[in-house]
Amino acid sequence: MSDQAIDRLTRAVVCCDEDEALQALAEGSGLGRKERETGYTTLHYACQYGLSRLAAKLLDEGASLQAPTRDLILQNTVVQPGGQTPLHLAGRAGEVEIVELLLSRRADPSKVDVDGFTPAAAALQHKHQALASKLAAAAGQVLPSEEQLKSMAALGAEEGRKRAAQQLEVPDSLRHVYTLEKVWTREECERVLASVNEAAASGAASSLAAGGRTTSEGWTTDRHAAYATTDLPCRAVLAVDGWVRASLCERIFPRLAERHNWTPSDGSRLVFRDLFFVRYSAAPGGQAGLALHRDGSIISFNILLNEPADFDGGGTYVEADDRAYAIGQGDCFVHSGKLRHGGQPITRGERFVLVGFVDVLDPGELPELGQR
Ligand SMILES: O=C(O)CCC(=O)C(=O)O
Ligand SMILES: [Fe+2]
Repeated sequence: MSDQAIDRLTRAVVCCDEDEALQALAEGSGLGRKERETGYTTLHYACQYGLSRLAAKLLDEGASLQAPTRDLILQNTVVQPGGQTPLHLAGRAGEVEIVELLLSRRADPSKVDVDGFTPAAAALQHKHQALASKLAAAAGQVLPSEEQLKSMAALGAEEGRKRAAQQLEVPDSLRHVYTLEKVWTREECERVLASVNEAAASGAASSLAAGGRTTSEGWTTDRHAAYATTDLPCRAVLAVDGWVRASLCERIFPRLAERHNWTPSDGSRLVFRDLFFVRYSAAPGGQAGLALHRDGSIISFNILLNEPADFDGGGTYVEADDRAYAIGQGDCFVHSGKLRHGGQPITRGERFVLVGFVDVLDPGELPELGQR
């Protein structure tokens, strides 16, 4: 899940609400957001979903006809290869009206995705024969035969497996974990923790929990589907959200950038994929630890908010090192999200941490205003 605020147009488009999306556009919403993880623009969604009035309006406003998507990877499998243009998606979906619109606006019908599929081949693969012929004619190409299509698909699947496996590999520079000491002072930790508990008690989290499920003290328990933590998103803690983000950008990001040689060294290419507070409790029914998992982020970190004397056990367990790392209050433990790790169970007391998942944008892809 991304921590970025989602704008009105993007929300309407992903929900397939064409009228609301048109309204947002008419009221000057701009073109919406390009999803960092998938590369989808609002035009990709409009074309895939067959929202032709919206697609036309987005094109009038200057949406890119050739923006490529990224690989969609689910459970280690490429479920849709990257390099899909809006025309590919309309072809795959069999959206005749959209294909005609895109061609009339000069979309390139000979562009190929990462598996070498043109929009025509993509349409054929999804059994839209007539549309495939129309697209092939527009490109001045002949359609691939059934045989050719099969071998392209097999080759694509093979290459996709390699790319998916690569995604899980931990780059050498990210194999080692480390601790940044005293990122926050004791007073800062205490102020943050007090605000977090106040926000939890006032019900700030209930509207953000996927199923609306919270503990009796107001912490959410179902935000992370596979590895549920008892947590509270940072953005729900209005009293400190801005301060927390600004202080991390200022105190942590430059140090991460420098250590991993991510230029520029001020860390301006680093963004939060997610930022949330976690509460561990040794009390019956509380969450004492967190099972082994990966976070999906390039870098993850956690900052201990209370004192180590408040609990026994705890720390972040790192499978590759077969040990749990304990840190002091205000210290920041850093590891690659691709390394398998977990929250070592506590056996007494409570442990509060701020957890951050960090991504590195491609060079030139600076974060949009207010998106960090
Ligand atoms: O509790 C910890 O030290 C790790 C937490 C964690 O891995 C997570 O929330 O993803
Ligand atoms: Fe984690």
